[in-house]
Amino acid sequence: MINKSKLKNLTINEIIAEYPYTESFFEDQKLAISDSSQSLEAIFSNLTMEEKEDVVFDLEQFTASLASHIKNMQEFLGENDSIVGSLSILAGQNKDGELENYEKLELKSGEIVSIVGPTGSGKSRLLADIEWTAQGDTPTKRKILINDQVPDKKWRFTGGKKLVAQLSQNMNFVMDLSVMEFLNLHAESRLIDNQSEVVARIFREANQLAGEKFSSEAQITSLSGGQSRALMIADTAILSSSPIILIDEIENAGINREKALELLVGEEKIVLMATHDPILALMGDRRIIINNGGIKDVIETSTAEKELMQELKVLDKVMTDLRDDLRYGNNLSKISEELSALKNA
Ligand SMILES: Nc1ncnc2c1ncn2[C@@H]1O[C@H](COP(=O)(O)OP(=O)(O)OP(=O)(O)O)[C@@H](O)[C@H]1O
Repeated sequence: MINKSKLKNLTINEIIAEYPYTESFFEDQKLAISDSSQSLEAIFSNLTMEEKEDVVFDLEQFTASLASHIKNMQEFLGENDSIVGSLSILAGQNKDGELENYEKLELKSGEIVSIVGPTGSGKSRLLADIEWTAQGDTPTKRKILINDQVPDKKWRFTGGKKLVAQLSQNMNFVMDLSVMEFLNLHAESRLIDNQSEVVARIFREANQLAGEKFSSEAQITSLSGGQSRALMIADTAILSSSPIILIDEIENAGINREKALELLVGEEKIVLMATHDPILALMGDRRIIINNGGIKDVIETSTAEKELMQELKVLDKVMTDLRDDLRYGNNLSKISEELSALKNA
């Protein structure tokens, strides 16, 4: 909420610095601003009789109209979305109609939570409940709270602005654009101030995530699976206004998954990731165990498990190197020393 009395006491310069889009608002109004280092209140009290006649509003009405302009612009730009600090899941029922084994599960921004469970157990259903901000109106009867409150219905129905950004396995581009054109187009639609810096950053981060580098002039349709996933992840992390990211498994091939997750949570988002992969699951701070359609347990990743993850990464590297050797036509020889060392440990 914009505090109107605070707004009245800010100088025009301060208001424009905080809310850059108000510059055009002031220009459109017929308010005589001779000194923009004065507060709105001072400007109104110093107006001559003649100037007062030009202004349709008095101070109260003007401030109310300015506050509502700021609120609309914030909503349009998706700035309010970043205020999602917590997401809570209130217990529902499993496929047999039995109550789930918890009351309330709270996730905080900057947290990675993995979702694990057998095929068909209900992982995607949980992600869908969150995306729909379910209120007991899905088969699981779960309820979703945002910042401990029943979320505004706008999350369900607003087209452009979304609570949740989905990163799925298949990210096929259909447009015929270069990487730069694509990023600029997206950045323009988000009306950000420092477009060229942001676009350059997304491109840089995407290239760090991708196994094989790509140029900014490359056509997006010609990118490999790994390269397009890297581009979409960097784009989602940096440019998407959605405070919650749902990931349905990040495929191993062609992408640095650890860096990808770091990038996503670094932007203070809540990251939920359904996975069957132990390395990815252990990258989470917690994991939700799903069985028969219900949340059965929530396990904190222990120190021992974090250590295990380091060992698993060695195994992963061994497999990745073998795959690379295979791809580049090398003979596969003895298993790497790292693995032998691990086996003998
Ligand atoms: N609590 C529930 N009550 C009723 N139906 C449920 C419940 N949870 C999940 N289902 C249904 O069970 C089916 C399988 O669930 P879902 O697709 O979410 O499984 P999954 O764990 O994502 O599977 P996979 O690993 O194969 O992707 C879906 O049709 C889903 O709507």
